[in-house]
Amino acid sequence: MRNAHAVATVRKAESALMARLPEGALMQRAAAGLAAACSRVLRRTYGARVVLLVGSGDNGGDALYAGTLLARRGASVRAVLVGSRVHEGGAAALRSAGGRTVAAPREAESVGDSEAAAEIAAADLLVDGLVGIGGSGGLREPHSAVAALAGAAEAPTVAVDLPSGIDADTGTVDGPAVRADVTVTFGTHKPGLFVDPGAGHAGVVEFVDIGLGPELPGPSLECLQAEDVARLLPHPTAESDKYRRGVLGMAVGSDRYRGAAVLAVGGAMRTGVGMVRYAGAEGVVTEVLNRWPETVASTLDPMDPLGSLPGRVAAWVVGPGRGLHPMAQAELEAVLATPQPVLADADAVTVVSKKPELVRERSAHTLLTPHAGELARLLPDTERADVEGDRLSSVARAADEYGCTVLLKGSTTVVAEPGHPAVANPTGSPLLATAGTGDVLAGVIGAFLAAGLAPREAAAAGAYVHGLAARIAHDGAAISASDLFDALPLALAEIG
Ligand SMILES: NC(=O)C1=CN([C@@H]2O[C@H](COP(=O)(O)OP(=O)(O)OC[C@H]3O[C@@H](n4cnc5c(N)ncnc54)[C@H](O)[C@@H]3O)[C@@H](O)[C@H]2O)[C@@H](O)CC1
Ligand SMILES: [K+]
Repeated sequence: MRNAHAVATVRKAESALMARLPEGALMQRAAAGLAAACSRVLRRTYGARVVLLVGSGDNGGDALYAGTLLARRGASVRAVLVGSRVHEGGAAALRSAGGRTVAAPREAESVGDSEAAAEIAAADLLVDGLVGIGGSGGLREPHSAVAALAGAAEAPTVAVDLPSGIDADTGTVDGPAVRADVTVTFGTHKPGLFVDPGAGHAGVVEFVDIGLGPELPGPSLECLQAEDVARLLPHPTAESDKYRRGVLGMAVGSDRYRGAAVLAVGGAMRTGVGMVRYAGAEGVVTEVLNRWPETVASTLDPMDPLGSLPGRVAAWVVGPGRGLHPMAQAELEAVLATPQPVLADADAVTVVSKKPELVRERSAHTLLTPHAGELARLLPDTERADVEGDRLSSVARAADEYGCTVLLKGSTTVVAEPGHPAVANPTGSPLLATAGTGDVLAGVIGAFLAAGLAPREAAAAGAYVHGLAARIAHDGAAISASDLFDALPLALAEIG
């Protein structure tokens, strides 16, 4: 598990720890870890040209002390000083180790022709110490111009604590920001490193332990790793039968959207569900049985559709491709009236946004799985762009407002549940931004719910497995939703 804490929490823990340690000890620990990571990226430190981008705070101080260590190992180190002040101790240490400092012009328009620009262009490695957790808002000038030069340079970039220009708490990026190949983060991860667009700027995230652990409370965000998912996955035993592995009720797809039913049922089947009890219109039942003959399918009686919904299920998946007509709404209400956990996706989310009490007043578990547009509909005065800009706060707000578990799909899938840390999924990929992949995800998570996983864990594990399956299915060419079927068992096997 990778844990992340909000900046205010990090600050508090750091001051508690600093009070017990000699002055500067934490910065030295951070700099040692940072220098080691830089050496790994460089492979050969001796003779390498390392350019530090140094802002006026302690983030720049970390870069300067790490640069000092690299200079002592034979690197040629230049520090580009950006801003009105510099960490004096760090600058002095660098100079005494043979490094040089170069002031960046104060005016953004002069940055391009400056000595600093020439150094950045000729570097073998850039170290981004412009701003860390002390940053607020988008990068100001001339930091922004320097970040743009770094982006245009060929050298790999190692970011100090977090890439400058991303919001540490939310991952929001407002204007130009550094794109790092490696981010070396200290003490704990910062939430913005796990959530897009920030996560997309961080590259490979390396953690340096500076001894903060004992001072930290529980995390505000978790990022599951393969071993965490392995612990969550249901493992069939000798005593397992189809009932113990879980029976999933599925009210998905319609005459108009038959594929949604085939995809969602397939997602559940290939995740190892014990049994799917499917209910739908006659034409869809035929399609589902053609593709997945192991489904126990029943045709809804047009005279009494609610009466013909299957009973004896451990969990429900409702909504994908089901439509918004009054019968689909009545069906959703009937399913939500059962005591089983319910995953409401797609059209079912739209119905819930019009009738929030359906979920708010429910005592059994509900999991909503909106994309950004659907989440915007769930929240008052919220546009899709607001959700995309701050995925973490948006999903947490929806979970609180509806008193249920919410999984926000998209560039970083995030799961929120009241009273628990949010979970960010690390396996997401643009490969999944195609029609029908959400239907498969509903089936995958439904299989986990039916096997008895709690909604937060089922959602997080489902997102992880689904993302991994997309990566496995991708062999250089584009993939479509049905390519996930064969990749799901491979992803499950890889996780173990
Ligand atoms: N506090 C601690 O115990 C430790 C802190 N460490 C480092 O210290 C960093 C935090 O240092 P600081 O609190 O000095 O803050 P930072 O160095 O992150 O940033 C503060 C400086 O950036 C400027 N700034 C803020 N927003 C800006 C923007 N949008 N555009 C341009 N300039 C902006 C401020 O005017 C200020 O000069 C951490 O990220 C980490 O790298 C590490 O050395 C480990 C120990
Ligand atoms: K930084």
